[in-house]
Amino acid sequence: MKKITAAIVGAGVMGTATAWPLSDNGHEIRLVGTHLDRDIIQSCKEKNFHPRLKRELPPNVTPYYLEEIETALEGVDFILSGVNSMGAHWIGQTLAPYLKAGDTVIAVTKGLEAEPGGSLLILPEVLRAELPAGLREQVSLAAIGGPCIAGELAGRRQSCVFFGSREIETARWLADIYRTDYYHVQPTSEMVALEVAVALKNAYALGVGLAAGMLKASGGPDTAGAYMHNTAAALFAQGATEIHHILTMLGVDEHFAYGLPGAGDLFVTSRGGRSVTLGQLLGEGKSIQEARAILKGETLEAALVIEQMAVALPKLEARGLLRAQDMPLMHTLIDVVVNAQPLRLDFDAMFSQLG
Ligand SMILES: NC(=O)C1=CN([C@@H]2O[C@H](COP(=O)(O)OP(=O)(O)OC[C@H]3O[C@@H](n4cnc5c(N)ncnc54)[C@H](OP(=O)(O)O)[C@@H]3O)[C@@H](O)[C@H]2O)C=CC1
Ligand SMILES: O=C(CO)COP(=O)(O)O
Repeated sequence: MKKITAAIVGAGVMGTATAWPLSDNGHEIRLVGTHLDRDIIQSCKEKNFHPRLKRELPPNVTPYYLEEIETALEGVDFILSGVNSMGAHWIGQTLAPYLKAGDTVIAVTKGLEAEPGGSLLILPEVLRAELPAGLREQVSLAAIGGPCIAGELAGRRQSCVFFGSREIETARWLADIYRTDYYHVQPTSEMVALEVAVALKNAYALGVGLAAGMLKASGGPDTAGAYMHNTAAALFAQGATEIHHILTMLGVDEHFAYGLPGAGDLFVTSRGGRSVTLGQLLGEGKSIQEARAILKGETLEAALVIEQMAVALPKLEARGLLRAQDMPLMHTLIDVVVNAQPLRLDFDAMFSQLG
């Protein structure tokens, strides 16, 4: 395979983890920190060590501070955006001066934005909108989705993901560059289905986390060893079902709800992390304000996507595109996270018929 040069912009854990398969395939990687990543880049430059991944960088990775971005982007074959959803506009604004027709950007970011009328905008389109009008349709955008914890990818654990792009050739080209014997990449042109599913799973991972909090609040497993796995499973299944309803409404591949992007990504995110921790605190009975105070400093993408759904859902229901009875768990999440109401789960309202 031809050796390529990639720039990763955003040196958080997930963006940086994508350097491992690239490096193992012999490619050159330029890792550019955001303005928030100075400590990470300093450690990478001085010790070749990523402090949040707690690993030495693999071969062929050169770190750059943000002020060195012009040098870092010179002559690269593609750019990977490693920012989280807080940086979705920033990355478009930052890359805009350096992009030209024919360039390719792929993003790991998982999130959604609600437009004023309730339509859901995937983050690659948020990035596109930040580019000069004449360039918007001249740049190929792609996204990575599916169950892939950053530390496990860097640990070369078997991982299966989709690379989505409106232009399937772009997804195939990038998949060929990244694919290794542990990073299994399937290209798809279903970027909207992919991005909507992987963004919503953060919200529903918070929902699954409620069960662990409810268990803790009830005093933990009882003397006969009864946990709340039944409860967690019901919340998990309802989450996948609600993702299915939204994908069906959008007229995109609704099967993604039960495959890698929906159920698969929901499973791995429910195993631990920021979204599920927030859910546990709420399940224990803490208010959203108390939970946010405990998790101060963490980016809570689950809360961000629920906030966007709080804007979108009433409008989508008013337009007759979704039925309130199809989305009881999302309504509960909105009540608790956005409207700061006490948690009240109505299990009997769940599992309405599909369609
Ligand atoms: N963590 C994981 O295992 C996985 C994450 N993802 C997705 O990948 C994305 C990145 O995840 P992860 O690496 O964990 O995220 P991080 O929270 O580590 O953030 C990633 C990067 O975004 C930067 N960032 C945060 N806020 C802003 C802002 N306002 N403007 C510009 N840049 C900003 C971060 O800076 P700083 O470090 O200072 O916050 C960092 O460089 C997320 O959308 C996540 O959902 C996907 C699969 C797995
Ligand atoms: O997005 C993630 C996995 O896809 C990381 O999850 P948390 O934000 O819940 O830690």
